[in-house]
Amino acid sequence: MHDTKAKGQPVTATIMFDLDGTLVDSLPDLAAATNNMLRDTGVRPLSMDQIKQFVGNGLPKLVERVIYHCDLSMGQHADLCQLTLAHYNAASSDRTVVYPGVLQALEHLRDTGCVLGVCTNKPEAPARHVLEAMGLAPYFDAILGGDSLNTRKPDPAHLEASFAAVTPAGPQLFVGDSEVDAETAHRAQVPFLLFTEGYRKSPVADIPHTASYSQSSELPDLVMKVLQSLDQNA
Ligand SMILES: O=C(O)COP(=O)(O)O
Ligand SMILES: [Mg+2]
Repeated sequence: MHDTKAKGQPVTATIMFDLDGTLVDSLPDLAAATNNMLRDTGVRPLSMDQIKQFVGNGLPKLVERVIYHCDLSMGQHADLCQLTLAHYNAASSDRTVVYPGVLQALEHLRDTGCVLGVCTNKPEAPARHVLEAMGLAPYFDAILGGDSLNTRKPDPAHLEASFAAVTPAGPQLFVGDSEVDAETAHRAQVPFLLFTEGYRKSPVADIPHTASYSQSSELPDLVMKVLQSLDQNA
């Protein structure tokens, strides 16, 4: 029998990416929006490290965590979400930077025929703005935000809908930086590649992952390795 897929030959994949803490370091702008909201509310600002602990489950959850932390009232939740989002929309890319090597990795993956998308808990409008401002938008065939559906990560439906929004090319992979991403991938039964330098809260060993990387320049090789091992186990 003739095997058309020679071993070691690069294969393509459909790869979804998380945004905050995976493609971009957006914490300074997220923290500024949060602290501007707190200033408007007459509350002292929080440290960037503290706010980092609140990121990962989308803006409404971030605001909820701030409310509990600062002893505010959940009755203000909707208003404070709106205020935080207004501040964030006014300056969502001022201090945000793309992690080193991301652009080249995306370029490389696209060149090998991979189809790429974004599945983020950040609201879709600022997610699109940040991706445009960073020059990353052209690499992605779909961008689903935390408010694109009536559910979000860790609900696997968010990731599944993101995959459904692109024309598939080979096996599915999910790349992210957090416990939320790992849980999403696990529940969607999609192999998970963990970027270890984002906003995770627990040790790498405690976060279920298929493979991990600390430099985005390693990502294309890692993707190929994971695809080859999937191929061998098939
Ligand atoms: O908005 C958040 O809380 C996190 O966004 P992310 O899903 O891109 O990490
Ligand atoms: Mg993230």
